[in-house]
Amino acid sequence: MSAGVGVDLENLWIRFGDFVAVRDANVTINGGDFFSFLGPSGCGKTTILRAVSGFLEPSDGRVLIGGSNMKGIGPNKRPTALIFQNLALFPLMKVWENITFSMEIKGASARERRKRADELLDMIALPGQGGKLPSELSGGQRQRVAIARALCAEPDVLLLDEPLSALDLKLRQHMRTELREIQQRVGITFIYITHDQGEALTMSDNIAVMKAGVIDQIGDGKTIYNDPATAFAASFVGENNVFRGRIKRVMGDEALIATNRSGELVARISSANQGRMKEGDEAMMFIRPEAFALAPQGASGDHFVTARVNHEEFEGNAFNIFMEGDGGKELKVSIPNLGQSFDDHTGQNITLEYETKNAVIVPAGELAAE
Ligand SMILES: Nc1ncnc2c1ncn2[C@@H]1O[C@H](COP(=O)(O)OP(=O)(O)OP(=O)(O)O)[C@@H](O)[C@H]1O
Repeated sequence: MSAGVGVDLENLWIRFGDFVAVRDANVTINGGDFFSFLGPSGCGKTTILRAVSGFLEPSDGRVLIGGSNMKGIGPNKRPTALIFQNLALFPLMKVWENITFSMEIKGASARERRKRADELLDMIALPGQGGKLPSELSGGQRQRVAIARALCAEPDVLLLDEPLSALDLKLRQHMRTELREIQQRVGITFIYITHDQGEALTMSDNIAVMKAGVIDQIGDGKTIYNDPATAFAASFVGENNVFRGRIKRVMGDEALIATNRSGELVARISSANQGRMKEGDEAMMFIRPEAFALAPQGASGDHFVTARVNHEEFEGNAFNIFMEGDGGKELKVSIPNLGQSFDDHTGQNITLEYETKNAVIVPAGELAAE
């Protein structure tokens, strides 16, 4: 049981004129969760956040925070705080003044504010830095100060709109750990918006994958990655290889799929689609690059794939093999580098093997853009 305040979206619709930005979203966010909305640019993530923060009234449906309907309640009256990508600290105010700005507005004394700032600076792992100006901090440190400033107002729910996207890659990766740690320390609900699946997977308790205004799948990172509900989720989250075809036979929770170019292959039907797929259905099978292993040349069967190698690359931790794939897309295979010798296969046919549990079948559907 978490003590945090939960957020529910119930049959939420948001329209701008004729354009539907959010279509019938139903989401339960548990109190104390780090919850991410993950989807490509323009899919409606920010629009959902604006509806939760109160800057936008839903066209239909409800936003509940802590079980209370937020209809008609303005942003200032909601127990939320919002952090943007461009966090805009006040440049001429010291760090501690920035952090406790919300207390100053309420008339708190400088002593109270200093004390609270020190607590929050400890929380964001910047002890003793309150006397600096924002310009004297690094980008990541400024980001943490912005988080402390938002937390100072003691929100029940912190809303974060791509807060790391202005940072360089190394810092962004470092800040993932920091953010997660801060969230666990304060124990409040974080709602995080991102188009970066690495961020969503590493930080979140649960993720909603969004496509064009629709919530495609909700689950924890492992479920979304290992057991996608749709072709979009399978192709948007992480690298994946697609095999198109038709279901030839359903065998319990597995199916035999007659693929367009790799023969008949067996895979697990994803959990969300169990009992829903039948013989003759158009389907897609997905296998991750890391789920393949090299097999003896010419081995055949319902879990072997043979194709011609276009090119190979050495990535340090893995050897990547790019092969002729399905529908004009290359098939990518990653073999971990464990110091073994590795022949160049360019121009040759090679055979790959996978375990059925690592291949997943979903109904044919739209793939995420590259
Ligand atoms: N005030 C508005 N009026 C008209 N259309 C809008 C308005 N706000 C957003 N939209 C449209 O709604 C869609 C969703 O926008 P939104 O900002 O929520 O996307 P997003 O997923 O957050 O994208 P990004 O990652 O690029 O920020 C977009 O097509 C956008 O053009």
